[in-house]
Amino acid sequence: MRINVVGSGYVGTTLAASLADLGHEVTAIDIDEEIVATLNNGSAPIHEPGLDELVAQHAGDRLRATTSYDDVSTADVTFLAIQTPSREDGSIDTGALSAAAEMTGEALAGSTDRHLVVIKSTVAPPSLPCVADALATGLDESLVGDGGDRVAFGANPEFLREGTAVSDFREPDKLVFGTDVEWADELLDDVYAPLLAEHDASVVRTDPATAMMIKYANNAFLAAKVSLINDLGNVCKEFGLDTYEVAEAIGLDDRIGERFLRSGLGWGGSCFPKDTKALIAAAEGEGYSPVLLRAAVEVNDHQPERLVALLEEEVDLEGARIAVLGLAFKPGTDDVRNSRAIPVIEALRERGATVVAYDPVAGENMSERFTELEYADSAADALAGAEGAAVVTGWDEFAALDSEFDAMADPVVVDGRRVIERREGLVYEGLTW
Ligand SMILES: NC(=O)C1=CN([C@@H]2O[C@H](COP(=O)(O)OP(=O)(O)OC[C@H]3O[C@@H](n4cnc5c(N)ncnc54)[C@H](O)[C@@H]3O)[C@@H](O)[C@H]2O)C=CC1
Ligand SMILES: O=C(O)[C@H]1O[C@H](OP(=O)(O)OP(=O)(O)OC[C@H]2O[C@@H](n3ccc(=O)[nH]c3=O)[C@H](O)[C@@H]2O)[C@H](O)[C@@H](O)[C@@H]1O
Repeated sequence: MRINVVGSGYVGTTLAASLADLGHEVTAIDIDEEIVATLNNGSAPIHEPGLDELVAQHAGDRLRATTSYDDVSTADVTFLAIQTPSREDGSIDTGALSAAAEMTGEALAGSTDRHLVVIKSTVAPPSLPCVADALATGLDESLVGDGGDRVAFGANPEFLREGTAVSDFREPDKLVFGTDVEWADELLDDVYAPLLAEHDASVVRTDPATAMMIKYANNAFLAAKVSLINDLGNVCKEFGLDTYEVAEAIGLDDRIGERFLRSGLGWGGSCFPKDTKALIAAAEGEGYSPVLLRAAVEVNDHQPERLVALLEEEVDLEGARIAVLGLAFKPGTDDVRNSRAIPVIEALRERGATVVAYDPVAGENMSERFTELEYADSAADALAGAEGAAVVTGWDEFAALDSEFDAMADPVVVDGRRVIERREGLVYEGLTW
């Protein structure tokens, strides 16, 4: 099958390379010439385990990259995997996605063949019609009624996680097909047939708006689950109890489940913060304020401040040298978008502390955000001479730290991710334990 993937970022590159790996002929389209050149040279434009190998295997063969939309109509399906960033008020900006939809429409305008355009990006249900309208504008014909006979508009949201994107794509729990016409649904069956032949996943068939609501509800549920364990964790801390012991026990109840119960500094990244705020903004646009979701965001926003307050109980932060261990939004990635490290660093600096930061891979990305921080080359270097340390990302290498703490001026550690072992001589505080 011939498939276009428009947008070659985290989602688009994973999708394009994985579809090529499933045996499809894939054209990756991006407006960024450097990204296109990187793909055609056989490398992935982003850091994601296993992705370089897939791109290297298929580039120049079943995977081709281009900046041009000229050949869009030679494929059966076009996926749009374009960024949908937050606006100031939390709602999503669909400008870039709509522009791509319109360009896709223009490229399909001269053709008489059937074609399915599928949204992979995360788009709030009330914003979907404006993306469909942009496609129709490019096409210069209606998508509804008889128009749906030639070009159909669908949604197929993505559930992969950064750091495990390639295996998540290949082994999904579910696939969600949001279409309005049967032939579009059948085309999605053809796209995923090779994957489903190897991996048993549920296929949910619905309309495009419900498909997108499933995506938002999925992320909102997971984000709220983490916020609930953090809220309970703050209660446990006040009671002098260990939240991890409590979480392990409640996770044994099938109805709760053991995953996403790691309490601490809360969630960051490009999606949970963006998607929870977008869902709230979209719901408020319709006149309903989702109380629980707002609370989930509020709990998440408070965790960094709680960590700094714990540190402040042990260290006078004014003029103190404080090590921040971990800058990525989670281990396994160099992505610092909405990392909890950002509010932690800001709060420390507001109190007059001098921050020395270390991350195994994300230091360079964070240096674009905080240009004037001191970045250490190792955790040991960050700790040497520090009067306190905050553990922000749960990298495995931090668990192995031991004698490095002896080089601190004052051995005070506040752990936001439960990675450091308590040890003799260390003043240790866990955020929720
Ligand atoms: N990053 C993630 O883990 C996940 C992201 N999503 C959603 O997927 C969507 C894409 O996210 P990312 O891949 O992270 O974004 P990204 O920012 O990494 O990639 C977007 C790409 O689209 C390209 N682009 C922009 N306008 C274009 C146009 N007119 N024509 C062709 N290319 C164009 C950009 O140059 C960029 O390479 C977002 O809606 C996001 O919420 C969904 C699941 C997981
Ligand atoms: O829509 C998206 O982009 C993606 O968002 C998340 O994936 P991701 O943000 O890559 O990473 P997660 O592993 O979900 O972690 C998100 C944040 O929650 C935090 N977290 C996670 C789990 C936990 O128990 N505790 C906790 O604090 C992590 O540290 C991290 O900051 C979802 O898990 C994916 O299903 C979804 O496709």
